[in-house]
Amino acid sequence: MTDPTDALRAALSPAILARLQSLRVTDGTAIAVLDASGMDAAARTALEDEVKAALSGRPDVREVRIALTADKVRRRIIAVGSGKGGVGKSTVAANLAVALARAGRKVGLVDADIYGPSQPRLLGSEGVKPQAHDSKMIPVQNRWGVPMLSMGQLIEADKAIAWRGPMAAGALSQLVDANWGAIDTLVVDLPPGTGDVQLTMLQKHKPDGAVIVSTPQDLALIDARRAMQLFEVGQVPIVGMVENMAGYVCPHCNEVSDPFGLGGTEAAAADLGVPFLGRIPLDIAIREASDAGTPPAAGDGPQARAFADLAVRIGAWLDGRQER
Ligand SMILES: Nc1ncnc2c1ncn2[C@@H]1O[C@H](COP(=O)(O)OP(=O)(O)OP(=O)(O)O)[C@@H](O)[C@H]1O
Repeated sequence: MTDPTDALRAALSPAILARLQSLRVTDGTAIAVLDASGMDAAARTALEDEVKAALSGRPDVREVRIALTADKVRRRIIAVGSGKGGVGKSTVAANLAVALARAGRKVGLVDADIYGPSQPRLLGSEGVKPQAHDSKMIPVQNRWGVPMLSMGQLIEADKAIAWRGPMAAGALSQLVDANWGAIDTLVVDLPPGTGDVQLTMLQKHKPDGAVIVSTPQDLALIDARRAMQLFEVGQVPIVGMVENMAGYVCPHCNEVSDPFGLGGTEAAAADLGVPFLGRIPLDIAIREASDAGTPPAAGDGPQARAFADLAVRIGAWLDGRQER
C-alpha cells in the first residue's frame, strides 16, 4: 500500500528530505517536523518558507504546519587550574580560549579568579560592564571572538578579599550559568589553590576536564600535584599538564636559557600518569601583548604557534570525549 504522504515527499527537495523527521496529513493539515540543527535564524526561516511553498496547494492539503527541532549544543567545561599563583594560569587560559576559537570552536571564557581577576585586561575589555537579561548575565564580546565574564565585573578590586565562601561560590554560578548562547566549550580560569570557588566548580558545575598549569620549578610542581589531587577526588578527568615559562628566549640574541629549569612538568606528568600538553616559553612578547590586551594567541608569531599546538591537543581530547 502506498503511503499517502509519498506524493508530498516527492514535492520536497533532497536537501529538505535530509532534514525531514516526519510528515503526516490529518484532516487537511500537513504537519512536517524538520531538524534545523546548526542553522541560524535566517536559514530556519528560509527552510520553513521552502517547505510551506512546496506543500501548500497540494491535493488534500489545506494548511501546512511546520515544527523545527534542533540538537541542543552540549557545552563542555575545561577548568584551568594551578597549585600556586603567578605561574601564568590566566595567561594560558585566555590564550587557550583564543586558540580554540581560532581553530573553529565556539568558546566562552569565565574568569573565576576572585583574588586576581585578569581576563578583562588580557582580552582588552577592561571597564566594560556586562548587561543582564531575564536575570541572566550576558557575556562581554571582544575582538577575539571569545565572549567572557569575570569575577572582576561583579566585585570591586579592593573588596575581593572580604568575599567569603558562599558569596564567591554564588558569584561563580552566576558566571557559569550566564546566557552563553551557542558556545560549545567554556574555559574556566580558576583561582590558584584549592578553596571554595574550586570546590563549587567541582561539585556544582562538574568540569569535563582540567588543565593544570605549572612552571618547571619543584615548588610549583609540588603545588600542581596538590591541585590535581583535588580534581581527582572530584572525579574530574585531567586533560593534562602545561609547562609555562619554560625556556627564556633572549630578545636580543634569541638564545634560549632555562631560568626555572626545563622539563620538570613533563617529568611530573609522566610520574603522575597524565598527559603532557606542551610548553609555553618565557617570552617578553607574551607579557607585553598580554598587558596590552592583545592575546598573543591571536597573532602570527611563534607565541601564537605554542598556544595553537596546545589547542590542537586539548581539541583532540575534547573530540575523543563527546559524551561524559
Ligand atoms: N610564558 C610567559 N612569558 C612571559 N610572561 C608570562 C608568561 N606567562 C605569564 N606571564 C606573565 O606573568 C605574570 C603572571 O601571569 P598570570 O597572571 O597569567 O598568572 P596566574 O598564574 O594567573 O597568576 P594569579 O594566580 O596571580 O592570577 C603576568 O604578568 C603575565 O603576563
